[in-house]
Amino acid sequence: MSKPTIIYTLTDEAPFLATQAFLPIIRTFTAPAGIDVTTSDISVAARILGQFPESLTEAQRVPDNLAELGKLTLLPDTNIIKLPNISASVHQLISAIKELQARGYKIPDYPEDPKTDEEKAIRARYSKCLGSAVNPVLREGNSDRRAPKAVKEYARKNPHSMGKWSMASRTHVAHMKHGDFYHGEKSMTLDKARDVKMELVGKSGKTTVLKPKVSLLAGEIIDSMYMSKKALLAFYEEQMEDARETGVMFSLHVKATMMKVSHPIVFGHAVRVFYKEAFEKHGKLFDELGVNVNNGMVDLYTKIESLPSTKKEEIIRDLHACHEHRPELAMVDSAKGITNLHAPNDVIVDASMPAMIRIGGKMWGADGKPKDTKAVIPESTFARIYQEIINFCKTNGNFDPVTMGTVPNVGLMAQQAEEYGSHDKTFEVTEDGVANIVDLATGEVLLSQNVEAGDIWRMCQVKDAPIRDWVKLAVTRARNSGMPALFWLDPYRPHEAEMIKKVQTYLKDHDTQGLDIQIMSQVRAMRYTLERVIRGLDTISVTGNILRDYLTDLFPIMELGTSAKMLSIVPLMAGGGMYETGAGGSAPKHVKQLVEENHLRWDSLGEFLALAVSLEDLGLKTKNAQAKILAKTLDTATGKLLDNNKNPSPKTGQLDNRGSQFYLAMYWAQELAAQTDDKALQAKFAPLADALTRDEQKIVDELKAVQGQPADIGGYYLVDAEKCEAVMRPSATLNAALKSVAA
Ligand SMILES: NC(=O)C1=CN([C@@H]2O[C@H](COP(=O)(O)OP(=O)(O)OC[C@H]3O[C@@H](n4cnc5c(N)ncnc54)[C@H](OP(=O)(O)O)[C@@H]3O)[C@@H](O)[C@H]2O)C=CC1
Ligand SMILES: O=C(O)CCC(=O)C(=O)O
Ligand SMILES: [Mg+2]
Repeated sequence: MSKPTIIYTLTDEAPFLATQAFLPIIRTFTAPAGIDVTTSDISVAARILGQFPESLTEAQRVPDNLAELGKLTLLPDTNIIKLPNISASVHQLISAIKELQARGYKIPDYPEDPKTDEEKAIRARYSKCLGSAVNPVLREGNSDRRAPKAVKEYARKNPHSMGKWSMASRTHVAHMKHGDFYHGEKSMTLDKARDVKMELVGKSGKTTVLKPKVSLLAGEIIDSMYMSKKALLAFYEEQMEDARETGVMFSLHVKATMMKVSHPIVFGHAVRVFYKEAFEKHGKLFDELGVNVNNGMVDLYTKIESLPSTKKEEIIRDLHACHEHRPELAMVDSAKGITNLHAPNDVIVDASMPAMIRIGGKMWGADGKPKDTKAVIPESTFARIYQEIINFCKTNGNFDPVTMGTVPNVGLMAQQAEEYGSHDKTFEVTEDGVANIVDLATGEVLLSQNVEAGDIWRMCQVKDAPIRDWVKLAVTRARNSGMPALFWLDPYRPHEAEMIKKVQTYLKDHDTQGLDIQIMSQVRAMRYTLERVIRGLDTISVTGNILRDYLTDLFPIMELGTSAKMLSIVPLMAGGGMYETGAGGSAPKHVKQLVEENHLRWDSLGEFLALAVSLEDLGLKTKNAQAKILAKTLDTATGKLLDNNKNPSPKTGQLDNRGSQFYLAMYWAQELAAQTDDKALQAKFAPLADALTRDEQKIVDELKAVQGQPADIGGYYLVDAEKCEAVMRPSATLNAALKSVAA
C-alpha cells in the first residue's frame, strides 16, 4: 500500500502566501506519522502555463495539475486540502498573462477579438482559465459547511462588530418581476438516458445548433430558461431612475465568476444603460476599439488610452456628464474612484450582500461615507432571500453574535449541479426564434422557449446520483447534530418542483424517525430560520448550489464576522475527501497590505480546521493511529488558539498570519507532548514544545520586527519562491526549531 498522502493545493493571493509559512509546519508534524503532504499547483498562473506547453522551454513547462487532481477526486483514497483560488475575470487573466510574459514565458497574447482559427484556438485554451475554472472540476461531492462548536463559542465570547439596522433604512433589493430566468423556466426529469442538442430555430428559418451534444442520464433534471434583454434593459432604466429620484445609491451584485457567461452580459447591459448617452454618441468608436464593457468600465478606460488625448478627454467628459442624471454609484474603492461598475468580479454577490447587511445595510459612497443603497440583483430566483433578511433586520435590528443560533449548510454541488454548471450551455441569442432542447435520436423537442435576439438562454442540469447523495448527507447531518434540517425549495419554480419530488422519494430511503425535516420555499425558509436564529436556535439549511454559495457566506459573516472560520467538507462521492478551507475567497486586499506593510491579515483558521478533518479521515481509512492523534491534538490546539485570541489582527504591527501559525505550532507541539497514547510522538514533539514555549517571545518579536515596511515577493500571479519564503518565514528561531524535529 502506498504511503498515506494528503494533497495540499497551491493557489493564489493571500491563501497562497499563508501556505508558504504553513506547509513547513504541517510537514514537521505529519512526517513522523509517515504521512506525505504533496502539493498541486492550481494557481491561475500554473493553469495558464499548463495550457501552452509548446510555447515554453522544457524547464518552464507545467503539467495540467487541475485535470490530474480532477481525476484523483474519482478515487476512493484521495485526500485533498483545497484552498481558495482566483476565479479570474478577463482583466485578471490578461494581467496574469502579461506578468508571465515579462518573466520570460513566451505564451501568446489573449485574443480579445479572435478572427483566425489560430486565434480562436488560443482563446479557447485561455477560456479554460477564466472564471470559476477550478472548483467545479474538483467538486465531485456535495458540500457540508458549518461553524465548529469551538469557533461558534469563540464568536459568542468575542463578538465582532455589527452595524446598526434602523427602520428608517432605505436599503433594499431590486430584482426583475418578469422576463428573468425565474419567470419562464421549464424543467423535466429524464425518463431515460438521452443525448440532446441545443438549437435555435430562427424566425428567418435558419436553424443554428448551439450545443451539438449533451449526454444526459436517466433521472437527471434539466431546465431551460432565458432572460429577456428587453426586460432587463427596462428594469435597469427603471431602477436607476428610481434610485436617482429617491436619493439612494445604486449597486449591482452578480456572480460573474461562477456564472461566467451570463453574468458578464448582465453586467455589461447595466454599464451601457448607465452611460447610455455616452454609448449613443461614441458607440461606433467603442466598437472599433473593441471595447467590451461586459468586462467592466476598466475595459473602456484601458482601450481609450490609445486615442489622441483630445478625443479621450471628450469621452471622459461625456462619461462624467452621464453621472449628472444617474444615481450615485456604490464604490469598491472610493479613494481611487473605483465604482461598482468598474469590473464584474469586484463585487461578488455571495460576499458583497452579507458585508452590506453586516454593517447595517450600507455601502460606500464616492465621499467614502457609508450610505443606503439599492442592491440590484436582476435575477429574482434567489435575490428575494436578501430582501427577506433586510426586512427582518429592519424590524428586529441587527443580529447579535453573542446570542444568535447557527445555520450550517448542506449544499447540492456535485458534478456541476444546477446553474453553476451551466456556462457551457449558456448562449446569447442572435436572432428572434425558438430555442429548443432536442433529443438527438428521436428528434423530439423536450423543452422549448420563445426567445428574442439578445436574450440569454441556458440549460441547467443536475444528475440523480448527486441528489440522492445530498439527501443522505442532509439526513446524516440532521441526525449527528440534532438540528432541524430545512430544504429550501420553491414548489412554484419548475426546477425545484422536480427536486421536491425526488427529495420526498429519497427521504424514504433513510431512517428519519425523530428528525425534524421540512421543505419550504426560499423566502419562508429564510424567515423561519431567522425567527429561530434570534432565539438562539440552530437550523441546517439544505439547499441547491447557488444558495449553498450565498448562505455559506451570509450566515457565517453574521455569526462569526467572516466565512474564513468555517469547516468546509466535501465528502467525495467516490469515497475520498476534499477539505475546503473556509467558505470565502482569496482576499486580494490582503496581498496589498503584505506588499506595502509586510503584514498578512489572512486568517488560516479554515486551513487548521480542514487539516484536522483531513488527518482524521486519513487515520480512519489507512488505520494510522498516529494520524488520529495528530487530528485530535490539532483540534485541541486550534481551540486553544481561539481561547487565547491568537488570531491574526488586521492591523499592521500586531500579530499576523505568521504569528498565528506559530501559536498553532506551539500549542500543537504542547498537546502532542502532553498526550500519552503514543509515546513515540510524545518523545518526538516534547523538545519542540519546550523550544517553542521557551522562545515564544523571541519568535513573536522576530515576526513583528519585519512589519511596517514593504515586502518583496517578486510577483503577483507568479511569486518568486525564494523571496516569498523569506517573507513568509522571517523567524530564524522558529525555522530552526521546526527543522530540528526532522533531524
Ligand atoms: N473557494 C474558492 O476558491 C473561492 C474563491 N473566490 C475568489 O476569491 C477572490 C476574491 O473574492 P471576494 O468575493 O472578494 O471574497 P473574499 O472572501 O476573498 O474577500 C472578502 C473579504 O472577506 C474577508 N476574508 C475572506 N477570507 C478571509 C480570511 N481567510 N481571513 C481574513 N479575512 C478574510 C476579507 O475581509 P477584510 O479584508 O475586511 O479582512 C476580504 O476582504 C475572487 O477571485 C473569487 O473568485 C471566492 C470565493 C470562494
Ligand atoms: O469558484 C468560485 O469562483 C467561488 C466559489 C464560492 O464562492 C463558493 O463555493 O462559496
Ligand atoms: Mg461563495
